[in-house]
Amino acid sequence: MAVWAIGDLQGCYDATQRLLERIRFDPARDRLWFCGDLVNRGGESLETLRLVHSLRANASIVLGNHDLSLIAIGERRPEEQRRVNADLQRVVFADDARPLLDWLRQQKLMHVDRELGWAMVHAGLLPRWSIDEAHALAQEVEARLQGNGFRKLLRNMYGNRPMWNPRLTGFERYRAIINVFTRMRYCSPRGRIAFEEKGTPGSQSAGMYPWYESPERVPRELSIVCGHWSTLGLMIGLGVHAIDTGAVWGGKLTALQLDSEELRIRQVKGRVVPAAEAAQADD
Ligand SMILES: Nc1ncnc2c1ncn2[C@@H]1O[C@H](COP(=O)(O)OP(=O)(O)OP(=O)(O)OP(=O)(O)OC[C@H]2O[C@@H](n3cnc4c(N)ncnc43)[C@H](O)[C@@H]2O)[C@@H](O)[C@H]1O
Repeated sequence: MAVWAIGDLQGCYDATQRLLERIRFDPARDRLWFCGDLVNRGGESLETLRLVHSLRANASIVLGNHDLSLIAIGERRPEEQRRVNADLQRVVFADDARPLLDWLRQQKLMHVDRELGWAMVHAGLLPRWSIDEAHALAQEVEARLQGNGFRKLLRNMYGNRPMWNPRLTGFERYRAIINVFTRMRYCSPRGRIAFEEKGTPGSQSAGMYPWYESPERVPRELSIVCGHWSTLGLMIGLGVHAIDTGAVWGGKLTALQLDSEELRIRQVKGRVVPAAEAAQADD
């Protein structure tokens, strides 16, 4: 038996399959934790989503910003859906789109396994949130997303404001919680998120900290595994294991074994970025 956490797949189907081979994944024995952003940009989001869905009996998944966005797109009118990129259009116009997206919507914002000693989120936790507090806030959003009112939540989900405050109510509260769990990289000690800052630590503006380094952070009893921040790369420290190693950008796809005394990491090469796309990124 092994439990492996896997970083952001982002529609990189080939790399995902190679990584599962590399860790010798055995559905009779092993469990997988996916850190979110299963889809978008990789070109094979439909195949990737089908693969993870087929592994669902063995998998724990948290939602990333790209996953939430896909769920929201799935609820729009066809003429609006035709305006999204080709990778996501293939998902929303697939014959099995409805079961795939309904299943995706049932996934969590935070997964906690006290016995194993780990918690998983896509992006991060606010410095002052304890594991219990964060888990309760994640569950508030999950209940709404999984319930009848989910369409209204999806319509009201986008936006950078307000910053988190425990007195928030309604959609502002949901939005602030979603932004922490799925979009944060840097934040101020009081929890203001620098949404526009996506570079490596040191590149951020004054007063902003990587979320896991904030001087106001509370001690946490569980190790945390997360993804989302591809320019950070593999980062292990302060009780956090960040494992988005930029597979979709031509980096690597990473698996980290959670039930091992020693640090066990397996990586495969990520997507081969088409030359035209790479040239565009250099501009
Ligand atoms: N309130 C909300 N609620 C829910 N969903 C919401 C939301 N607001 C937005 N969304 C959704 O979130 C999605 C993404 O929005 P974006 O705003 O495009 O997301 P992002 O910050 O660029 O982050 P990403 O998650 O892609 O992270 P990564 O580190 O890989 O990439 C970060 C950056 O690094 C750069 N990068 C990294 N490596 C690179 C490389 N090798 N080459 C070129 N660029 C690279 C890229 O510029 C990239 O943009 C959209 O679908 C959007 O709809």
